Amino acid sequence: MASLRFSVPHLPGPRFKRRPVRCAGERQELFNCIAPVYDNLNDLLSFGQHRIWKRMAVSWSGAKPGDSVLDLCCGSGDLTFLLSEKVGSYGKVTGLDFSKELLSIASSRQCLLSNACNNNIEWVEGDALDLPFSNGNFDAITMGYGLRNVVDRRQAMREMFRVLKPGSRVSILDFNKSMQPFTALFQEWMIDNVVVPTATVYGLAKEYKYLKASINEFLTGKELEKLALEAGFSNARHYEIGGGLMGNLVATR
Ligand SMILES: C/C(=C\Cc1cc(O)c2ccccc2c1O)CCC[C@H](C)CCC[C@H](C)CCCC(C)C
Ligand SMILES: C[S@@+](CC[C@H](N)C(=O)[O-])C[C@H]1O[C@@H](n2cnc3c(N)ncnc32)[C@H](O)[C@@H]1O
Repeated sequence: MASLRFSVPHLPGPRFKRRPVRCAGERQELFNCIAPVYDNLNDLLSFGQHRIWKRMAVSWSGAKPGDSVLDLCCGSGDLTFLLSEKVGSYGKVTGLDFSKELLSIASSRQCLLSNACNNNIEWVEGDALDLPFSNGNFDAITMGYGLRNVVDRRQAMREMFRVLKPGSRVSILDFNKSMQPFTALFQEWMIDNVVVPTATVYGLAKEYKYLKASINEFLTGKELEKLALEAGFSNARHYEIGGGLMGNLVATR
């Protein structure tokens, strides 16, 4: 996949006093702000491993040729493009996000791709908490590093349940809030000593410090399984991957 060139992003005006990124508007701004460097920093900071984790998430979704599938919080489209290959030219993929900047990058990347099946993608600017789709619309849903970032996870899970066809699956990839002390310590050390210092070079320290806070406020695998069952899913399993640094929740409607 063609790599995106980027310059150090122009950052909006004077920084306000540091406070956690709490509301949807601030998160929207955060992702619009990191958009120019998002893909390249993910590759750099995970040594390319995030692409393996995303392939696993798409595989677990059960998406197959001819399906109509949704990539929620699609960002720059990594999982969207993987789904596009899975469902093929007779299938349809919808990538939804509320970041104009990341959707713009996703759309630009689509133009760079030579694979004809990528014409089966529709990009939608929307809110994961109020999906513009009818009930029972999709054969599979993926959500990569999105659930931790929405301001109402219960509502997001309810919306996924609503728009999914009965018997279909949602596959939700994110950081794992590990209960293993060493794993949690290593994850925190990497963010504090590698991720944030690297992001600081691009003037994005605050945005990547949010990453650590958001993981601390996230749910454990067991709590994610419970959240899915409470939303009405018939079963839910959380798999730890990447040595326990990441996790993938698979739930069936
Ligand atoms: C694709 C990845 C993260 C996406 C991502 C999610 C967010 O919620 C963010 C919030 C704010 C800023 C950026 C993001 C964001 O990029 C996962 C890989 C990229 C990570 C930035 C790097 C994580 C490093 C691991 C903790 C340690 C990796 C160890 C290595 C595999 C040996
Ligand atoms: C870390 S990025 C993940 C992007 C992509 N799925 C990936 O795996 O690289 C999180 C994405 O969630 C989006 N997002 C957060 N809250 C959202 C919401 N309520 N509605 C739509 N998109 C949202 C952000 O704009 C951002 O693109």
